[in-house]
Amino acid sequence: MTQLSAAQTPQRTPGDGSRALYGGKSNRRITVRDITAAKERGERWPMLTAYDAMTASVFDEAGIPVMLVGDSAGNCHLGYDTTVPVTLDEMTMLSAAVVRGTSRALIVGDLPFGSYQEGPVQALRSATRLVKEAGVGAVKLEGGERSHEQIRLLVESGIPVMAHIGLTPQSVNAMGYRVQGRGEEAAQQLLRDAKAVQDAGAFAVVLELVPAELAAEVTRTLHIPTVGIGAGPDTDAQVLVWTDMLGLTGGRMPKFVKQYADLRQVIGDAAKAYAEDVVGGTFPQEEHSVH
Ligand SMILES: Nc1nc(=O)c2c([nH]1)NC[C@@H]1CN(c3ccc(C(=O)N[C@@H](CCC(=O)O)C(=O)O)cc3)CN21
Ligand SMILES: CC(C)C(=O)C(=O)O
Ligand SMILES: [Mg+2]
Repeated sequence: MTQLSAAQTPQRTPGDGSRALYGGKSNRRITVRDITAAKERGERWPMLTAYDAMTASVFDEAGIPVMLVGDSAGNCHLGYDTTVPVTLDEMTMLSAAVVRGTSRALIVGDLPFGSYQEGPVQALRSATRLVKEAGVGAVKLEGGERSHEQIRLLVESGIPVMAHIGLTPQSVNAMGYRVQGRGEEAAQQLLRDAKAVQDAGAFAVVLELVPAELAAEVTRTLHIPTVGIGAGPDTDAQVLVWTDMLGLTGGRMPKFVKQYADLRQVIGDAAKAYAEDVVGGTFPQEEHSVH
């Protein structure tokens, strides 16, 4: 084997993990170029939604490398039934809070329904607000072939785009919350959508509620990373809605959710303990008082 001089010796990355998105040593903010490099290394990574600065700071300290300020804030933070009513003003305010609460994670802002469907120029105007007013590092929008012109203009303008295909919840009134890509024709459409967003310049693509085998095929076919939610184990990354993952949402959960804590119980019990202390006169005590 030819000897390389020290200057030519390639930095070994696989194995040492120093550049890993999760567990890596760097404290600077993660960029879309780091995401691209992770796919080249075959590295899997986690993404969570976040809607406020404090929760986001906890995830940031836990090392979550990518956070999505999802329009799921509509039903998980703002009290709407769906994501459809969420406005760009609301997404801008929530995205700014998440950016302020974090120092390492790449923050992706979701473009809400009605803020990009009119065409590429509207999409650019909306995405520009999230970049300039909130400080996000990338935006996400729904749709494959149907959104490729929007994706292309944003990318040409210097705004990294995460695409989102399969179940696209902003279209709930047209398609419901049903598995997408079942059957040969639907599978071919999903593959076309995946290639369309990659060709348009997206740096990653969310695959929502698609059969695991199809998500695996898309992941093998694309050179950009796939981010699965209800898309099986073989995507490059996974995303969950944080209030689902921590047991705060309440009600019936989609099958793809794994609950890692029961925050509804924890918070409810703490609220009751506080209420009983106040009613019973056991809070505040001397240590909580000033004189
Ligand atoms: N709390 C929350 N979690 C989410 O994952 C989420 C939101 N909200 N809001 C925006 C979208 C909507 N999403 C949804 C909503 C419902 C189902 C659902 O009911 N799925 C059924 C499967 C239906 C089928 O088999 O066709 C399930 O049991 O998983 C899935 C994704 C995902 N996103
Ligand atoms: C479920 C993810 C992908 C999303 O779009 C959201 O949280 O709004
Ligand atoms: Mg969304």
